[in-house]
Amino acid sequence: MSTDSSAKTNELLLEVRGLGTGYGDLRVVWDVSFDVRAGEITVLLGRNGAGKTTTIRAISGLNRIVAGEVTYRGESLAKVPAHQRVRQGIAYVQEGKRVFHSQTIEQNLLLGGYTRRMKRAELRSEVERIYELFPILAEKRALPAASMSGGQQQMLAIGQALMAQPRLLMLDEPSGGLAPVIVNEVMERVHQLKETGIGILLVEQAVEASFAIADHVTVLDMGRTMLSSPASEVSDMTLLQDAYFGKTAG
Ligand SMILES: Nc1ncnc2c1ncn2[C@@H]1O[C@H](COP(=O)(O)OP(=O)(O)OP(=O)(O)O)[C@@H](O)[C@H]1O
Repeated sequence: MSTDSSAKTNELLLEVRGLGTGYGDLRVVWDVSFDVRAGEITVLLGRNGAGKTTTIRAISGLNRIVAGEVTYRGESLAKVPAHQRVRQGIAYVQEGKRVFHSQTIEQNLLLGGYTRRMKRAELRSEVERIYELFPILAEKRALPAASMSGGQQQMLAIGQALMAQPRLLMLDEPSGGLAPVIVNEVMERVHQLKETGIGILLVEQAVEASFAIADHVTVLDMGRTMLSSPASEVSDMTLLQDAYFGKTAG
């Protein structure tokens, strides 16, 4: 991938420090801090309403940063409009992202490449790259997206985002609505993606499945960071369990 060839392993892609954001005058995120590095997965956990989606929206430019700093490859994002962030390599697959059901798998992928204004040959080679990452998409390329299972459609949504050649891929609950065995398959694919050198920010409710592939874990509660640590150093599972049981109780 052209953007990845220049990405250094472990390059600090995203630095979030004391982020405050919300909806209009309503502040829902107060103090959130974490990093995402190239070739690594940072998992953002927390119960319903903790502020995970709002945090991702602020990074992608959909919500305004009202406090703190968000820097991408060393530059502040505060004044960069959302469409520019996409061009700079920040991709966001929203929760419950729908693909175009009546279009074929391949047409869906091609649509994902348009933000980059790629030439035909480049689009073609990007599609082939996505097929290598997700062989099931290659197998079904000529079929309408509606013919695929929920897990496969989630992979197509991720493939579509990858067509924009991101360095930073943000995924909001890719496991949403999927059976546990399919969740594990999606997580396995997400895990493989980091081999391409991109950094991944993964918001999840599936605590165990996402923790299994995490390099770094950040737990939010009420718009604040409760824990931010390398996954290998999380020996006390209580905070993670709190996030999990918070969801079940809610
Ligand atoms: N469009 C909106 N306008 C106003 N408040 C909102 C809006 N969307 C979310 N909120 C509120 O912001 C807070 C944080 O929500 P957010 O969706 O970021 O949480 P979350 O951690 O992603 O939870 P979930 O797992 O339920 O998606 C919640 O109190 C929610 O009610």
